[in-house]
Amino acid sequence: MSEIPSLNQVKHILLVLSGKGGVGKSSVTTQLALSLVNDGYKVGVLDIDLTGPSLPRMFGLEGRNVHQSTAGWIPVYTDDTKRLCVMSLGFLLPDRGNSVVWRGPKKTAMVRQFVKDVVWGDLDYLLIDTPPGTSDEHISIAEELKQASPDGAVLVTTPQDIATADVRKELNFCRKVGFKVLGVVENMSGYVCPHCSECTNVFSSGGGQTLATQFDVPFLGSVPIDPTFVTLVESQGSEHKLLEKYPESALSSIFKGIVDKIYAQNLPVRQA
Ligand SMILES: Nc1ncnc2c1ncn2[C@@H]1O[C@H](COP(=O)(O)OP(=O)(O)OP(=O)(O)O)[C@@H](O)[C@H]1O
Ligand code: SF4
Repeated sequence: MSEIPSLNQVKHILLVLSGKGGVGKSSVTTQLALSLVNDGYKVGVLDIDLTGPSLPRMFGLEGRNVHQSTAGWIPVYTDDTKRLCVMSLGFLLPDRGNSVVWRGPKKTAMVRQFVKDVVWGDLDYLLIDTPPGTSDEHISIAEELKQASPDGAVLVTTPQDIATADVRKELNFCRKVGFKVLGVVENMSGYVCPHCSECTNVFSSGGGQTLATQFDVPFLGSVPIDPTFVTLVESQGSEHKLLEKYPESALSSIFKGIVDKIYAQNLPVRQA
């Protein structure tokens, strides 16, 4: 149970982590959120990747404003059905293309405020897209996140990282800070042809599964590169069609398999 009142009605908190940038952490966070909503859950997404807040763009919400109420910040809802809402530093930056170069304590203080001061209301799942890395600064951020009593972390990696020490570093980071590893997602594991939807394994496959077995953590799935997903994100315009169109995407059935593996863990609801 969290001691943070704004999170009292949030049943599950899942962190999304990666050892380094560019592996597709935000894209995985986005698709986990869409899959959970498609399964009928109410979902919030918190973007604390302060060096490159990309979730407003992913969800087609760039340019939207966050409102402050007496209880805290009101997240941005993707549509009137209020099944999916997002909070990101990207909504607060004056120049939305900018990333933030704050270091150390200022960043940690911002994360603390984000964790405590967003009015999430009643949510089935809150996904937190975290800054990539495993440095001392990330350890301080992890300490802030622990105040939220998360269920655990989904680790995003790529076949190249599996071949190197990066993902082991990430797994050790979770052990060190005390995050339960809910599983590993291997992103960019192959390529979906935009013409015939055939999936080709560009890299040697099966590394994620081997690694998960070796570290005794669940393997959640391999996600190929799908150029049509990027087109879908980029063509949303201001109509925010991602939620509606995502079920037609080739990646949606893969993410359905990933969330099913998370449900199968029967995570206890945070508040009794
Ligand atoms: N499976 C995929 N298929 C197609 N495109 C992908 C896939 N995964 C990621 N991408 C694309 O790669 C780019 C980088 O992905 P993303 O922003 O999710 O990475 P990230 O790990 O969150 O990076 P950072 O932490 O540095 O912000 C994005 O344009 C995204 O759309
Ligand atoms: S996967 Fe099929 S359609 Fe795509 S490039 Fe290869 S042969 Fe052509």
